[in-house]
Amino acid sequence: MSAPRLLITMGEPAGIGPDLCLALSDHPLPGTPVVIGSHACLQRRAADLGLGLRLRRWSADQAWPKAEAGTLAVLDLPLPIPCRAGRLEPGNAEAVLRGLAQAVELISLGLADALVTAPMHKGVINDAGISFAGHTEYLAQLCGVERVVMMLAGRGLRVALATTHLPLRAVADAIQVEALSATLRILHRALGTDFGLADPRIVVAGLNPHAGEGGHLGREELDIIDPVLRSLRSEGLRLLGPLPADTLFQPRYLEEADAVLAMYHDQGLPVLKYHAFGAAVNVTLGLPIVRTSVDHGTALDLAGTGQAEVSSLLAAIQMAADIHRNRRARDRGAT
Ligand SMILES: NC(=O)c1ccc[n+]([C@@H]2O[C@H](COP(=O)([O-])OP(=O)(O)OC[C@H]3O[C@@H](n4cnc5c(N)ncnc54)[C@H](O)[C@@H]3O)[C@@H](O)[C@H]2O)c1
Ligand SMILES: N[C@H](C(=O)O)[C@H](O)COP(=O)(O)O
Repeated sequence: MSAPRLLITMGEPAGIGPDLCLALSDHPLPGTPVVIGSHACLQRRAADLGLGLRLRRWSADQAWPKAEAGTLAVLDLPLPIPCRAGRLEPGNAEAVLRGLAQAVELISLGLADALVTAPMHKGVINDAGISFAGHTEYLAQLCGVERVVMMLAGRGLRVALATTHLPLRAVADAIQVEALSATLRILHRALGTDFGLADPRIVVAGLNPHAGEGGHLGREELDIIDPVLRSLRSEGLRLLGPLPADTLFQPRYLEEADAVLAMYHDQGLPVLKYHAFGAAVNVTLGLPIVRTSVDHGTALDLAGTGQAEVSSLLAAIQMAADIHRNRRARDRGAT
């Protein structure tokens, strides 16, 4: 099977995204990457870091570049404001978002195979007057998909989320029968198609302390989560829960589980990041395109210092290649 054609978006220009993209030329990868981002920004960051690599411009009308030591292919996306490490510029927000649109277009046209995203800064995009919750929601919109699922995975643990970037105040209202059923179906299907798990087992967390304590600490488990799980079990999905979130992350449950579904961002992700920060990958399930990302943010404090770890980006690239391979194998089997 040919090596996947990987598009890497550079992410927030002031953050560590450029540093991480530049570091890729030092590592063996499962496919040749093309970085979508500002050539000038990458060149400047390479100078800041004292790196001597060659940045070769690439455009979509050319053949996919071949791997070459010390060289990085770049699809240039100029920025209106020159980028400086650590300094956010709302004036660059639109250009940064354009990189995502370009990546989706190239993959949809069959000119690239998978998207791996370096971190973006949600705050500066919103400061620019553009409503932006995160890549996950934005890519769903770009791909015309109503619902996707965010999952982070690392060191044998997979944690998916029933809600993503919502204020905590809005979380309980977002736990609804239809949305939760759709999320579990997407998760179940993706564990099969993207991760090759034939009959996955999913452990589902409750929303409230002690999974609601029989209705005395909240009714979402009794009124919504449990009925959804019972209904989906009758369709054959293997689901355990709702379990109290504070005690489900223990070997007794995890050894049997292929994934955990947490009800909200900071119920599941602190556990995953404590377990695997730097080695974990953020993957968007339910998109028509393959998209993975790093487990960390823009780390403005580390941009241009040479101290940013590239390990999560490497893991994200490997996972994107694996998912691409699994989807191709499934498509071949289906024909
Ligand atoms: N995939 C993404 O696009 C993504 C993911 C998470 C956060 N973010 C965004 O990033 C911004 C900053 O978020 P934050 O401060 O909460 O988290 P952060 O991950 O940027 O930083 C948290 C801590 O981890 C350190 N760190 C992060 N990445 C590192 C790396 N590769 N190597 C070594 N140390 C690293 C930082 O220095 C900091 O101490 C926010 O706007 C957030 O929304 C984006
Ligand atoms: N929720 C992610 C995390 O904490 O790692 C992060 O904000 C990135 O989300 P997007 O991939 O939707 O940008």
